[in-house]
Amino acid sequence: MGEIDQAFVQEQEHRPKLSIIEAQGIPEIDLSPLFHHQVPNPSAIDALVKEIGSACKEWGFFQVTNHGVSLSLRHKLEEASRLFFDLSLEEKKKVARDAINPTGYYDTEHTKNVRDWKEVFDFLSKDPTLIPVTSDEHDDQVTQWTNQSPQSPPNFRTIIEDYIEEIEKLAFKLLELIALSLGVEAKRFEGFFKNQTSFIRFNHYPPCPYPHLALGVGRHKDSGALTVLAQDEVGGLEVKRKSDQEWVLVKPIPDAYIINVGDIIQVWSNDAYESVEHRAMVKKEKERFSIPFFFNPGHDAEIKPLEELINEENPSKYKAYKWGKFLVNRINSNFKKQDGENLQIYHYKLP
Ligand SMILES: O=C(O)CCC(=O)C(=O)O
Ligand SMILES: [Fe+2]
Repeated sequence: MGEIDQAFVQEQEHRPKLSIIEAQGIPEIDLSPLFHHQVPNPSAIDALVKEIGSACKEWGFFQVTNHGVSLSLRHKLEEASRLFFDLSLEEKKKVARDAINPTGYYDTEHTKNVRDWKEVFDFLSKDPTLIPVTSDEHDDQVTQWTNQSPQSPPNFRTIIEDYIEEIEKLAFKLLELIALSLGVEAKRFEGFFKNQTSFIRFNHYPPCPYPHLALGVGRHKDSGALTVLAQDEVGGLEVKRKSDQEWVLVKPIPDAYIINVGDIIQVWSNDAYESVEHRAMVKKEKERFSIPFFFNPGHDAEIKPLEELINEENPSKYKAYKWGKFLVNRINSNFKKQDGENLQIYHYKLP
């Protein structure tokens, strides 16, 4: 077995406990009122909005069932992901990411300067996606990111594109419910998603001989608006429970989606909702797959607390920032080991 490469070793305080607390408390929300009614049912929608609002406030995480995404399509996607990661490293590296275009395959991501025990394939929702060239706020140059197409499995690209179309519909619906729960118009956020920079990520966590030392993904918060995650039956995602700061496991529910509030919703809501820390454990015997969809606004979206939500008693807690600049800064820092901490929304906090 040999010794673990030190790059993967978490500091003592961040190592996972292998005795696990199951987060029974994470809300499970049935979205069928959105889909299974010939005539709209306002009281069922109101109840749903309330449920979503309290889940965002108390957990920052929830699971949804009856979400309207085709299960056969999801299963096709999961199967294609397994086939892709089964390819030889040489084959996968043919679609490797590089410093210029960060889409495609890579196996060297670091989270908080510790290497993650995983390999990844990233695919943009919009091809091409417009993005600033640098994170310098005085630099107006824009470039394009494009997707890479693996040769195998056949139709991988088409399957991903079909899936993205569906998952995006779900993401927009969730965003409407979240807007309503904050007391603003359902479509309040829609405009920000013109030229969206969303992407889907395929995560593969191989079995790890050192599950007590390493993590599949180290603790982090998602920096976009909303994440819609499909996890398999193995489980390993842990969330830092707001009530007591304990790490709790998110129970796999077959075919459900795990939704979490990202940093942008935290800022839009002026901290009413919080982007919560999470991480993924690995296992000695089992590999695990997960597929998050990171729902992100356009690069030129200016992110700041919604004006409707701020007033004298509740003043704005953040200064505005440009999403594209934030994203580019993060992408550059995730690509290799950094000297210091990467950019976080609290850097924009007002005193
Ligand atoms: O694999 C998981 O369950 C979580 C992955 C995650 O948090 C991420 O990719 O941002
Ligand atoms: Fe995450």
